[in-house]
Amino acid sequence: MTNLKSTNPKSIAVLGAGAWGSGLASIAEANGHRVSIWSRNGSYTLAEVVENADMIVSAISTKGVREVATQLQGLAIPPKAVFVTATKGLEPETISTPSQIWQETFPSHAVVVLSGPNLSKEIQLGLPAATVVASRSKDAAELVQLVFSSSRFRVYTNSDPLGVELGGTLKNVIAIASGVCDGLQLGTNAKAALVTRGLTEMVRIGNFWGAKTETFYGLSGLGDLLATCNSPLSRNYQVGYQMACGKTLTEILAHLEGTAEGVNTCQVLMQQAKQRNISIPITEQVYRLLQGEVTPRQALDELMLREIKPEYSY
Ligand SMILES: NC(=O)C1=CN([C@@H]2O[C@H](COP(=O)(O)OP(=O)(O)OC[C@H]3O[C@@H](n4cnc5c(N)ncnc54)[C@H](O)[C@@H]3O)[C@@H](O)[C@H]2O)C=CC1
Ligand SMILES: O=C(CO)COP(=O)(O)O
Repeated sequence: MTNLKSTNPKSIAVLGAGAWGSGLASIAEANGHRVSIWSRNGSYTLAEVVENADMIVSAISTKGVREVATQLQGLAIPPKAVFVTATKGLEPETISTPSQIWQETFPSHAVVVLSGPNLSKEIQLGLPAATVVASRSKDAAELVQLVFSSSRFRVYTNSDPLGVELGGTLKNVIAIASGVCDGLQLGTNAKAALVTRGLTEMVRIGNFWGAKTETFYGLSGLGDLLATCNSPLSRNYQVGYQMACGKTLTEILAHLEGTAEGVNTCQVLMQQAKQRNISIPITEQVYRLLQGEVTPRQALDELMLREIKPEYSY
């Protein structure tokens, strides 16, 4: 068996003390690494946390990524520090992914994307899970793999960071649709159709932006889609489920624990799809539902009564 603890203890700075930042910090700490956590309301400054860091792990919601990256730019970052991003979203103004923001801000540092079917509540309970770390730098991805791998957390490397990052981001919109599907009690056939066609939509968008098709069939695409589309622990799923039960988006978001990134991602995708003429029918209905333009039942009818067509038309 592999000795998972064979790497020397590293200094890990985790940015964001929400559900996923805390989860990642616990995994690294349990593997014997020195972990310090920064959050907006915490007692450490950013400068203190990143000083001497071998790895800077960001689990900040998309809306805060650029602001924090810009604050870090003015600080003394160890030249060999590797950035790891675990955020699953898109910046509305630039359509950048979080890893693109980190790479643009720190062009001489390696950036690694960490993404997979990782519902943080299950990980907190010590249940087994697997994830993917992807980077243009093989060495950096392998270092992150060593730091996080354990008997409860299996980490695979991958060389398509954009595909891995988009898998985790795009599935959030399909998870909202899946929550609607379950909230309306549409059954297992409907759910299977939705998730499968959702994956087709993810591949289409991903290919458009330059991600590899096969990446979407791995843990960070299909894997994360299965986890979030089937679990009430997913906040995105909860948004859809509760809308199908008659609540408004405002009511749901007011009580939601943590961030449902799919709400903003859906808007960004619709803008792009309109400008570039990409067909994303499920995302379009989720968008219209979130905007209050259709009811969950009307969204279902719109999808079922679309023009009939061949299964494959990427
Ligand atoms: N919770 C989960 O199961 C997983 C979450 N993710 C992703 O990780 C990211 C964070 O998710 P959670 O930890 O669940 O969310 P959360 O809402 O629990 O935590 C978000 C963190 O970001 C920080 N933040 C937000 N805006 C900020 C700003 N302007 N400046 C500085 N900090 C700011 C918050 O203070 C908080 O520490 C999301 O992109 C999510 O999609 C990924 C995998 C699993
Ligand atoms: O991405 C996640 C699990 O992999 C978490 O999903 P939610 O953000 O929908 O809770």
